[in-house]
Amino acid sequence: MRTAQESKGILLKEVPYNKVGTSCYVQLRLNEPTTALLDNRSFIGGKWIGSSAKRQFSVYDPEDNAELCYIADLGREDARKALEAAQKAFESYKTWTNRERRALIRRWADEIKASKEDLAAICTLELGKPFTESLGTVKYGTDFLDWFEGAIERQYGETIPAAKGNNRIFTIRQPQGVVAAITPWNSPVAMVTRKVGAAIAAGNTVVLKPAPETPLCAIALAKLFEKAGGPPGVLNIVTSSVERSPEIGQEFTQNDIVKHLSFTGSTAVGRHLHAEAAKKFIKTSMELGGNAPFIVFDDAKLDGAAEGVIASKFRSSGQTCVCANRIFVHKSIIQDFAKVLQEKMNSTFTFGSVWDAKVNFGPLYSEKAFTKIKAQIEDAESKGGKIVSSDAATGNHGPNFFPPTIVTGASPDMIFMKEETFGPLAFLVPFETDEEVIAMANQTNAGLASYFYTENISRLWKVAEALQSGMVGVRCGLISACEQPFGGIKDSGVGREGGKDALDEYTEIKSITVAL
Ligand SMILES: NC(=O)c1ccc[n+]([C@@H]2O[C@H](COP(=O)([O-])OP(=O)(O)OC[C@H]3O[C@@H](n4cnc5c(N)ncnc54)[C@H](O)[C@@H]3O)[C@@H](O)[C@H]2O)c1
Ligand SMILES: N[C@@H](CC=O)C(=O)O
Repeated sequence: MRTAQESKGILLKEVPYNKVGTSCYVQLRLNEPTTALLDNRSFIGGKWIGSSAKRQFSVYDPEDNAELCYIADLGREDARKALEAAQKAFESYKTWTNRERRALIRRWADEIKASKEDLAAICTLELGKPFTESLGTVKYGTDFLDWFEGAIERQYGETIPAAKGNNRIFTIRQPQGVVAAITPWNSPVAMVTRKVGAAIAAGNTVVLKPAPETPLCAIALAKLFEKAGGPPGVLNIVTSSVERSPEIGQEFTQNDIVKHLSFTGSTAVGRHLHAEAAKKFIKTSMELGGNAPFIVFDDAKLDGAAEGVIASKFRSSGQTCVCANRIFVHKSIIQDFAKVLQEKMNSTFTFGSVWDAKVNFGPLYSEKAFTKIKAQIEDAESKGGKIVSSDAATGNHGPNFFPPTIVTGASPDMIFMKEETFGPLAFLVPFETDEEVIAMANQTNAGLASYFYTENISRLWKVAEALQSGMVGVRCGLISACEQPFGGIKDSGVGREGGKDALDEYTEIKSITVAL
């Protein structure tokens, strides 16, 4: 299957394009990296450049852990140049009217839509997400641009009644300047458009450092931005290896040019960057890790709750920040629920090549992720947990494939109660009272998402208000949407992305008092 060929530094993989038959597969097969969306360089000030130190790093294929391509490994000096390019671009971009910025976002979104199969294929290539799921991810990513495009002309200031009779007070919103953005591997399209879309709609310029594991989607998005007529320096991409990323972080937190640091990733790295940024009073948006509780009360409809678990727990093979992590089920229904959930899982998932349009469950993104999941499951088994795997998950689906799995008999002393799983393990924990389950659900430093299923309206309000998280899904396992304020409390972060709150985050309010 693999016929890797080297061209301009990119190793290309021949994928079974005939199964889906989109032009994208042909393009990859024809090996035309620079005419399409593939490139292995960074994008600074409107130019495609390599690292000044001439370094490269490898990206690996989650399907078989083989080397996929080499990407420019930029360092601190390169990051500084990118910030300077963004600062220069800001001087003119800040004079653009909302309507002009709106038109740019529209063109970018249209270019992405026109290349959606290509972009989805790149996402599948570097993340291992099944192609059909990648198409959904590209749609979700484009939704953010559609939303910010529509909203930006409706972002107004206020007039405020002044206490002094002779004064008149009003506010305007202004762009902040250069936004430095850092994104994780698990959502390489939507996390980019969610940050960059809001920032540039609001009149800022951006330097983005994508994750070393999945830089190709960000590069492709920059290619489409360029094609859409994005002015040089408004969007800059700085690719870097795992080893060099900390020096990019240092530049982002120590350079006076940066006015806002927008980070999505783990709580540990977010905590470090937040503290560093605070030394210079750089505003931050921190979208960090989760450990979502999912509660099934005894009055819940079991079919609906099981579908909710499947949507929340197993999306992207369990690798999203809002995935259910601890599934609490009322003691009186836990056995019935496990049965319903298992039946639904058996009829929901199709395994096989991620390029097959029917396949809806893929491998984990890396060997590292696989090892972590193995450790959580071994810990659960050693403490009395019982493993129930999906019936259809037989056969060889690659070294990083882990089947969707239910663990019954889970208990609060298991690792998953404290540590984000980030994989397809559904741990079922029994509970007896509402008070007990709310206390258990809140017994975590994370506070990103929570879910629960009940048919009781009074319980619905009480539990929704009592859960300590930025987002709550009630009878709903899929809460992610471009229009909602997305974000967490406690160690899950600071600030909101998505919806109108995101545009507020990327602007400063200026209050103007006029004495008559
Ligand atoms: N809250 C959200 O919206 C959200 C969304 C997606 C993922 N996440 C979280 O992200 C985590 C998974 O992503 P990950 O493993 O890529 O996280 P990570 O923190 O290891 O890496 C995230 C990004 O930070 C970079 N990075 C790492 N150390 C750095 C440093 N010292 N300075 C500058 N950059 C640095 C990485 O290269 C990557 O680009 C999970 O915890 C998940 O819950 C949160
Ligand atoms: N892509 C996710 C974010 C966390 O991984 C989402 O927006 O739902």
